[in-house]
Amino acid sequence: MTGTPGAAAARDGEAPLCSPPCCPSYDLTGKNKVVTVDGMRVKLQIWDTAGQERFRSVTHAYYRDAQALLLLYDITNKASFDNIRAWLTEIHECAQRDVVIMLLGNKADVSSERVISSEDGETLAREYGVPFMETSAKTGMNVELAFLAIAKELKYRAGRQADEPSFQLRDYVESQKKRPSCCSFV
Ligand SMILES: Nc1nc2c(ncn2[C@@H]2O[C@H](COP(=O)(O)OP(=O)(O)OP(=O)(O)O)[C@@H](O)[C@H]2O)c(=O)[nH]1
Repeated sequence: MTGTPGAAAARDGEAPLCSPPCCPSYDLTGKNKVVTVDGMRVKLQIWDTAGQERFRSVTHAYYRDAQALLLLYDITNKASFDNIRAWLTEIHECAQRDVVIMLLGNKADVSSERVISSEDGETLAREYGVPFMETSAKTGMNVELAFLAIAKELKYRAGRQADEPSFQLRDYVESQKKRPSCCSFV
């Protein structure tokens, strides 16, 4: 999934927040991922637009109720990066006002074909005030962290106590993320 929004999340035990729209011909496959945060299981229900992002009305049906959206582009594909701005604008207009958004630059393992620098990703993320990291679905770099960070944010929002220190998603991501280097990607 590149250049598209793709995750709805629900806390464990809750009904799914996002039901499939009435368009069975489109392949938007839902998967659950359970992440343990401070001993609590948080269930993320993940929907990938799987190439159907040209059907804007379909993807809209998925992200409008989502609690979190992972927005991916491909660091070897400029068009996917250029699409992100349009998606962020649309998401700000149509998604839940407090939706958690994370920008991910995927395929960080293929540095030889890179056309989008890490700095470009960081600059765009800063402009829109969203956390950013580069990932690799191939090596797994930062993939678990992306889900863990989302789960932490949602858990924090759900059970915030008055005396609890606030959770800063962007700071957490910045402190935990691995950065691609010339010699190691994992
Ligand atoms: N090297 C590398 N290849 C990747 C990575 N992620 C995906 N790919 C490859 O890129 C190709 C496209 O992957 P998809 O997940 O289908 O990409 P997509 O943009 O979601 O495509 P749609 O689902 O059709 O929208 C496949 O051949 C994947 O194996 C990655 O992090 N590194």
